[in-house]
Amino acid sequence: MSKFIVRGGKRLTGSVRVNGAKNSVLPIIAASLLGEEGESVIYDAPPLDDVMTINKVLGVLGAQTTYLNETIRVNAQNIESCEAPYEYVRKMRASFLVMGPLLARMGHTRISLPGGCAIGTRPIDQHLKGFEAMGAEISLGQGYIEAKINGRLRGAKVYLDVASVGATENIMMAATLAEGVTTIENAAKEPEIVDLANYLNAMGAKVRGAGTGIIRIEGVEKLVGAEHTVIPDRVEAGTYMIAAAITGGNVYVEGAIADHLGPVISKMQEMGVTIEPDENGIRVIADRPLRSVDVKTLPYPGFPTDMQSQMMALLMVSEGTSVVTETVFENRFMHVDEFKNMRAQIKVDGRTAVVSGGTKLVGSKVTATDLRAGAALICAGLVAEGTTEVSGIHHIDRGYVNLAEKLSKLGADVYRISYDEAKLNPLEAEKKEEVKLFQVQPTWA
Ligand SMILES: CC(=O)N[C@H]1[C@@H](OP(=O)(O)OP(=O)(O)OC[C@H]2O[C@@H](n3ccc(=O)[nH]c3=O)[C@H](O)[C@@H]2O)O[C@H](CO)[C@@H](O)[C@@H]1O
Ligand SMILES: C=C(OP(=O)(O)O)C(=O)O
Repeated sequence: MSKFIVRGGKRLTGSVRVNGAKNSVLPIIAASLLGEEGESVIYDAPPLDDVMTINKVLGVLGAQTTYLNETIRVNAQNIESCEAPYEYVRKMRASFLVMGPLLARMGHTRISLPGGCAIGTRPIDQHLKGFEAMGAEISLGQGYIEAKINGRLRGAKVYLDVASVGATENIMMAATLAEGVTTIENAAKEPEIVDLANYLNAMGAKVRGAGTGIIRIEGVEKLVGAEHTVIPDRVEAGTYMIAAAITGGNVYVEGAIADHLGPVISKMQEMGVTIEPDENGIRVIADRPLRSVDVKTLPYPGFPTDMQSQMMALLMVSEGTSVVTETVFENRFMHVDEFKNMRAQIKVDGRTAVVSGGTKLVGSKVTATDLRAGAALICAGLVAEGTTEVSGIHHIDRGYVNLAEKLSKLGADVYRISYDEAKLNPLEAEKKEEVKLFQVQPTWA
């Protein structure tokens, strides 16, 4: 177990490079299971724990994967098992995304049930509804779900009751090998859906309309391995934009795509942050007091739920009162209690949080309750008085590459310590040489 130690008060300046998107690379790796011939080469795959986990799932299924220099090679010609075990699905819900590809290619799959998590129950009914519409027989065993099809999946019209990202991806992948045409209505429109569709099309699929509410997939007989470069991570980019703004900094976020960050940019501009996008990234300048704004999370192109907690951190130190409404997940305010430990003033009522701004945050011992909550606590720590110790950082490792190192290069006083050092006085721990090593090592490199 490790911790991040953050000492607030440093203004961030300089440039930070964004890695490939976690939420793109995971479905893309799952989709590589559809390649019956050849090899897939996936560039800009971030060295994250989640990427490691899904590679392990592919290994259990019989696919061969290698990872070198942010490039993953997958050879999925031989699939030996159709079963994704609990130990991986428990760690990462996205493991469930192998269901569509396995069902389409092998006609059978058995996956452990993904559990609930800190952001609320996360049902999979819409995924299953899509598979059933395509003719699959679904049965629920003790702790697992089995799906079978006699022959080939059949194209179908699937209307999603919620514009679920995962369900859109799973159904889209399954439909690539179905007989006939599948249409997904009320499909999710996230950039990661478009990225997945581009990869599937490079493999020989016929997917049209990704990025709109209606996706049309004409099934083909066979897919083959393909090369693909993953899009930059818009949530990682947004997190550095918040980190820059919260410290009154001036930071260039290299690789950030402004089109993918529309609502985050608009809200930050409303608050008084100067945002200068260009073709290679986005500059963020915060050189005046910031104003409060209201924020409501929505499916893309609305304000992303994955940026809600980081935005809340910024609102806590801005002038005025803000109302933050979370509509995507039922319980994504777990970070509020942690913020309160830093003297934030926030009242939660159901899916709404009222944030009283202008707070002088004070460093404290806090826990990352989920991935983005962890990033938000670090953002808050950057501006808090004194030292903030963030534990539970295995969540953060799921989604951020070298977070401490990247922030340090921007001038932040933040580093990572291992469990043993964490027990010591953090100031003493910092002096130890091995602590520095921790700053630059991804956990599984
Ligand atoms: C790996 C990945 O890409 N994760 C992202 C993905 O998660 P994920 O794909 O799990 O999120 P969904 O879009 O499916 O979930 C959105 C909402 O739909 C509900 N729902 C979902 C499926 C279903 O069958 N039934 C149902 O009711 C969920 O409970 C949730 O309330 O999109 C989320 C919403 O943008 C992001 O926060 C996650 O970072
Ligand atoms: C909720 C997230 O991811 P996941 O769906 O993988 O849990 C996230 O990236 O913020």
